[in-house]
Amino acid sequence: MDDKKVEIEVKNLNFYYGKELALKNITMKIYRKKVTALIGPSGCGKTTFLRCLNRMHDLYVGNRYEGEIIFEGKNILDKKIDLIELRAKIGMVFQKPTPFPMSIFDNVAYGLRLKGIKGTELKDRVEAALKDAALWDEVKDRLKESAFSLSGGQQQRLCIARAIAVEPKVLLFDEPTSALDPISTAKIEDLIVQLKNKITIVIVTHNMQQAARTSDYTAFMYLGELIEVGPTEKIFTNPDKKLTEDYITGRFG
Ligand SMILES: Nc1ncnc2c1ncn2[C@@H]1O[C@H](COP(=O)(O)OP(=O)(O)OP(=O)(O)O)[C@@H](O)[C@H]1O
Repeated sequence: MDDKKVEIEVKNLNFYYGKELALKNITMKIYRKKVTALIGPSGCGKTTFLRCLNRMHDLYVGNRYEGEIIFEGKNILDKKIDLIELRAKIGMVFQKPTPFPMSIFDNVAYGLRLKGIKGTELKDRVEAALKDAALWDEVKDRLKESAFSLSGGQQQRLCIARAIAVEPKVLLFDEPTSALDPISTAKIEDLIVQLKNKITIVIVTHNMQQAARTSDYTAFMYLGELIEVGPTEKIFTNPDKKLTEDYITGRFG
């Protein structure tokens, strides 16, 4: 593929929870406006890795990174990095929908207001984000209602709208459909595929079909190590490593 541009380059990343080494020497590239899926058995470090990419681990003391994560020409593991700015550029959508206790409109407007955006521009940006999150038609007549009046799947799309409203370059999804029914899951998967026209996406998933359906690249992790990363089609049909093949074919999980 010649259209490959690197958005994030991870170099020799180690991550420690206290003394426990949870990620071991991870080196990989994440390509711009592509979807990269992280797969592997429970406890292999997928979520831990995802949370390194926007320094979420800094919320707890005792966590420690080594190595480099290069984004926009800088190592984001550098102590001097402004974490608020970083997380605006590299946003996150969690496993369970996490709407704020406020109206549908205010949820999406939240980050925009923090940036000083108001008036017509605010309304337009909220509408655009809700459209991009494929939620506008369902909520346009009830923007003042509480976000909690929405279904679980709608709440998750609202959280995606909130995340994309501030125009991040990268969006991290941590098992975004694990709490949803199959129809809501299909909608979120379609949305992820749509969003990559604008945004670089990294998704943690337990669901192999979901990885195969949505991603361009797949990284297989095992016991804190990156075993193999490559185009999704290759990883699922002709992986280089036996361990990857055993996992993909369901020999362990
Ligand atoms: N807050 C924490 N403190 C200490 N150890 C942790 C913490 N969170 C995770 N770990 C450990 O780090 C390792 C990787 O966990 P992680 O949650 O990243 O795996 P995962 O692949 O996302 O798993 P799952 O698919 O079950 O969500 C595991 O051994 C886990 O026990």
